[in-house]
Amino acid sequence: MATTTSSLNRLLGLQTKVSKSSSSKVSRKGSVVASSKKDDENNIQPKRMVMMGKTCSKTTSNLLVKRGERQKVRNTPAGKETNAPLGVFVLEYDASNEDIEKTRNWKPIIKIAVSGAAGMISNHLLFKIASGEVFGPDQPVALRLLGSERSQVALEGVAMELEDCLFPLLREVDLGIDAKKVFEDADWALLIGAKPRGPGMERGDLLEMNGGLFAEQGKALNEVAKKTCKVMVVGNPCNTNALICMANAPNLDKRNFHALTRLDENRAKCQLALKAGVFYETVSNVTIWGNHSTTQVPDFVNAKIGGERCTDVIDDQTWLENDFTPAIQTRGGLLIKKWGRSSAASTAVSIADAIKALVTPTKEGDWFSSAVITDGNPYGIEEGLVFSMPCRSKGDGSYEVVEGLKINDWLRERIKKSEEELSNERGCVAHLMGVEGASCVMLEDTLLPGEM
Ligand SMILES: NC(=O)c1ccc[n+]([C@@H]2O[C@H](COP(=O)([O-])OP(=O)(O)OC[C@H]3O[C@@H](n4cnc5c(N)ncnc54)[C@H](O)[C@@H]3O)[C@@H](O)[C@H]2O)c1
Repeated sequence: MATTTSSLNRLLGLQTKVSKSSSSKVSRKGSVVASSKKDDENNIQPKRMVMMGKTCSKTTSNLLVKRGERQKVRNTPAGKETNAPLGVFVLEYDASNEDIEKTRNWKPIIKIAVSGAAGMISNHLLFKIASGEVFGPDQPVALRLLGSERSQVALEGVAMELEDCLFPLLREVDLGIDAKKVFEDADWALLIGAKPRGPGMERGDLLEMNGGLFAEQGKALNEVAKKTCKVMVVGNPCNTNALICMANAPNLDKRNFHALTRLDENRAKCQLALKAGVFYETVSNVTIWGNHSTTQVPDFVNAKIGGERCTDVIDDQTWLENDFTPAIQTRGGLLIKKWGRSSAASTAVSIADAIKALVTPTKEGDWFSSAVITDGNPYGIEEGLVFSMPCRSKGDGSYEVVEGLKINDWLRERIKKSEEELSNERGCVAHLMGVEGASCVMLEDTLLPGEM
């Protein structure tokens, strides 16, 4: 997967895993890695850390890789000897004495693939993941970063920054522009990379352009990712992109796919808290229904504030319907107007929230929003769509759709509109899902929340 230029590899000290153990793996990537006693990456028990850009007084001489040195190392996967470029910033030291207590109870390492890794959202998200903020302080991670040809060099810069953070939990960073390599054995795939809508481009054009990308990535996931891989689609139009991806990855359970509507939920919680004059943590049970577009429905009917019905605490139906609702639907566009670029930090936070919602048990009585497959849903929403609904999780990465929310006429009418929009979008990309002869009708050119 090494797509970095060799000169930059040398500059970065890329490839650094050198071990005497014949079973150790050698990688040649922009990496902060740990070699393991066993070569089973899923059972990593770090014995030696490879640090970059850092002089370490704990160095044991037999493990030291000297600055700029080139050394013969064993390429175990292929069983070949190779001259790996060893980096000028690379030092190895024996961490077995000082780190063993810390790492003894770590979970097996997980592989997290991120597309659009050189983009603005990733620039926030990757550092959260590597720090342990997302998957927990006992969860070592390997990052697999997917870029485009254009972002390839920028990706190397991202790897440099990751290295410079010296995150103990970050065991490996791989860079690549080939999804089939980057997604190999992935436990999670965070699909952020997508092209923005250009001037004069119709929503249908955007669907077609990005849809092709997500069809390819779905095929790659199908071929090389773990069957249990959880897929979080962020790149817009994210609901339909997730559907395309899912259709092209039949080896993965449909319920492994999510499209991100957590940012919309967070925005709704904040506005309700501000209106009620309470701290946002007291706002719960907020659902975003439908598409991540301006047809989305932020549900104040079932929301709670301090355990009370939101509509009792905010006794202002006019505000809820005519101010709050459109404010959430169009908040992304307003942010672009003010700042000149789309939300990145808050999106990254919401991706972290969306993942945490799946890997930690949902608080009793609460739920979270995620756009998931509608098959078998209890609200009569058309099947075969990726539609944001209330979900809860036991914390094992899976979810169930929460039943029994009150759907009044106001909600029903709006949910229907979003459903129609998604159904139409599906018709427009049917050919990317292996379905011929579907019709493509765009009723209205709705904006994505991040567009003006
Ligand atoms: N669902 C949500 O809540 C939400 C919120 C905000 C943004 N978004 C969407 O997230 C996406 C990324 O936003 P951003 O601000 O990070 O954009 P960005 O333009 O900063 O980054 C996108 C990155 O993707 C890369 N890329 C483009 N095509 C690619 C490909 N084929 N393979 C791999 N990488 C590719 C680009 O080179 C770029 O580095 C956009 O589609 C945006 O609309 C979604």
